[in-house]
Amino acid sequence: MVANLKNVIKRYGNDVVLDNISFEVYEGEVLGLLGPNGAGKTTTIKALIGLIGIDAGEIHLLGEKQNVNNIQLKQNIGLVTQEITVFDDLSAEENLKYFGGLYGIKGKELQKRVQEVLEFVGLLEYAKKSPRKFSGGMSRRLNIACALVHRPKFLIMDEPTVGIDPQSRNYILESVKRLAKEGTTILYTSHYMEEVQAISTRIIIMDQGNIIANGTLKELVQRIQHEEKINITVENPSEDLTERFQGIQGVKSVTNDGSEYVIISGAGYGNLNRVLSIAQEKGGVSNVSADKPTLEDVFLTLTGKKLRDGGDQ
Ligand SMILES: Nc1ncnc2c1ncn2[C@@H]1O[C@H](COP(=O)(O)OP(=O)(O)OP(=O)(O)O)[C@@H](O)[C@H]1O
Repeated sequence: MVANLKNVIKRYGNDVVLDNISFEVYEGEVLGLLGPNGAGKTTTIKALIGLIGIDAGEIHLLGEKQNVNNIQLKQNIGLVTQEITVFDDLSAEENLKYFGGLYGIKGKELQKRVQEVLEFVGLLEYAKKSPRKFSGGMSRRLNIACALVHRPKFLIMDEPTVGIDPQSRNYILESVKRLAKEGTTILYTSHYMEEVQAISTRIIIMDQGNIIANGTLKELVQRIQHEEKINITVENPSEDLTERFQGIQGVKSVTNDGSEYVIISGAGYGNLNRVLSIAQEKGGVSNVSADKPTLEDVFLTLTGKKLRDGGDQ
């Protein structure tokens, strides 16, 4: 096992930010930690790597009890932070040499590793350039390279794709898959469902400081497969219509984005006809369908709300 958090509680003042959370990270997996802004993902990471203390519980990392002073432990971890932490005054190559140097890597070995990671993130031809001239995606890739130059066994990535173009995002997701193939264990936090769904071998969903689900995508989807999901596009969306849908017996959640409604009912209610007749009565239906549950549906069913997407994708 690479990491183990047991009954971890973290408070800021009166706010309980991590509310008795427990989970493990196993060797070789890509563990996706999914949750909306403020769920507690970054706090979990900070606690895991010993950047902040916890109020209760225990954390073990790479076989040792978490200890802020354990340098040896830090040598085996790579951290990609949400904020880009490269120096604009240094070239890409110099940045990597600096970060490698912090881990005691020197000389030819350092040179070799710098070339390796530059190639890995697709920045070899920009080695001598300053990140000041880089696009957001290129800076993010350099940021990731800086966390890889010491070849960590365990890589923690905190929302590494926020605010970048789709091409760079795909590049990063592919890199994560390649690293995992080469044996690196990865903890990847995101509030983008599709990313977590695409790269994770296991998924933990966090909301308001709690872990509300933990399993493979298949397991999570199976948990809600007994639910009935109706997607309906209506002619006249209104609060009244939402309330009418909510009032149908067995309906667990109703969400809408403009005229598109998603209505989830418990098993066996057979609510399609009721939904259709209410929508007809309230102005008509332009489309209706039912599809396979996705990670988004899992989140919706477990929390009763939509996972807010950052709006930058
Ligand atoms: N230093 C702090 N002092 C007080 N409250 C904090 C502090 N750090 C985080 N919080 C609060 O803890 C909660 C969890 O924050 P955290 O950053 O862990 O969430 P997150 O899931 O990583 O969200 P995001 O995607 O926005 O980074 C939030 O309500 C946040 O305001």
